[in-house]
Amino acid sequence: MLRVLVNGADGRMGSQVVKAVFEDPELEVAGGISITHVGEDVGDIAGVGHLGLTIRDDLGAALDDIKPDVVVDFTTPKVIFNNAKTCIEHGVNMVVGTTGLTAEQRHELHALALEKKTSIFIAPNFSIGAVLMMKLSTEVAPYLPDVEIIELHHNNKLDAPSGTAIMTADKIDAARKEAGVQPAPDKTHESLDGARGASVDGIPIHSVRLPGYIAHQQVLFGGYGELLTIRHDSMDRKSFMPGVVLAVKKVSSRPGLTFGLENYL
Ligand SMILES: NC(=O)C1=CN([C@@H]2O[C@H](COP(=O)(O)OP(=O)(O)OC[C@H]3O[C@@H](n4cnc5c(N)ncnc54)[C@H](OP(=O)(O)O)[C@@H]3O)[C@@H](O)[C@H]2O)C=CC1
Ligand SMILES: O=C(O)C1=N[C@H](C(=O)O)C[C@H](O)C1
Repeated sequence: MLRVLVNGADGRMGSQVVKAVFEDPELEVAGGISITHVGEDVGDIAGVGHLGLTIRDDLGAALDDIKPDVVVDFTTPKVIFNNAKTCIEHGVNMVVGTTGLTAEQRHELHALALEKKTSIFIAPNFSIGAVLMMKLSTEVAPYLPDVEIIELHHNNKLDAPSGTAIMTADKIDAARKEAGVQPAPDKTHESLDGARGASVDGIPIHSVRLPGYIAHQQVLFGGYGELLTIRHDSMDRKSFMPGVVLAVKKVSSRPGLTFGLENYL
């Protein structure tokens, strides 16, 4: 039985993770952390019934007391780097869904995890459909190198562009470079800053934030007289849970930091 501590246990994703861990026969909810529901029951907050586990707000102290096998973190871009360092310093394996870590921060965490003989797994997107969307995009890019990304999310999302959009752009850029192809130069002059979106590896990313959306992305490829669009939609946060559960079970298998769910599929 793997004992799992959920950081962000009362959040949109964290409460789903508590449920998914509770329902898996090989996993056990060991505790939960949040800011606003301290002292309340983790199971009551996640809607799985009373578990007799109190929500706490201090990750380091909770690790010392609970000694979980794995921490799953769905918190905020502001706190994730420190959370990850705290888990690694405590020698606890970690699965991270929280977005916002830079490549430099990931390198630092990888080195620290190797030094402390722990494992950390990070995925900007845990849904199988999103992983396939990225894989298909890298297959198309060598043939249609002109590409833009539109990501559409609920209006409570704190970061833009999304972690998924950044990862997609990075992968497309690598695929274009490997194939030795380049997009056509962008000749547009912006009369208003931001009109062409943000640029990641030279790929424009347009971020939409509206109530009604959950998590969606379109990758638009343009050619001469043709267009190819790859679209993925998460209509329910349950779509991320099989990936999270898989990562919890596999995280200890690779020392250091592993980035991207494709590494486990
Ligand atoms: N990888 C993936 O597949 C996915 C990743 N995400 C990412 O997961 C993250 C969380 O998203 P979502 O669940 O929608 O966000 P929510 O705002 O619903 O949840 C955030 C959680 O973090 C907690 N929190 C807030 N501030 C702090 C802090 N200073 N220290 C510790 N915990 C804190 C909140 O506690 P409280 O409520 O008490 O303030 C809450 O439990 C985002 O980065 C998002 O991009 C989202 C979906 C899928
Ligand atoms: O905040 C979200 O909701 C999501 N965040 C992740 C991201 O930034 O890519 C994954 C998914 O898009 C949902």
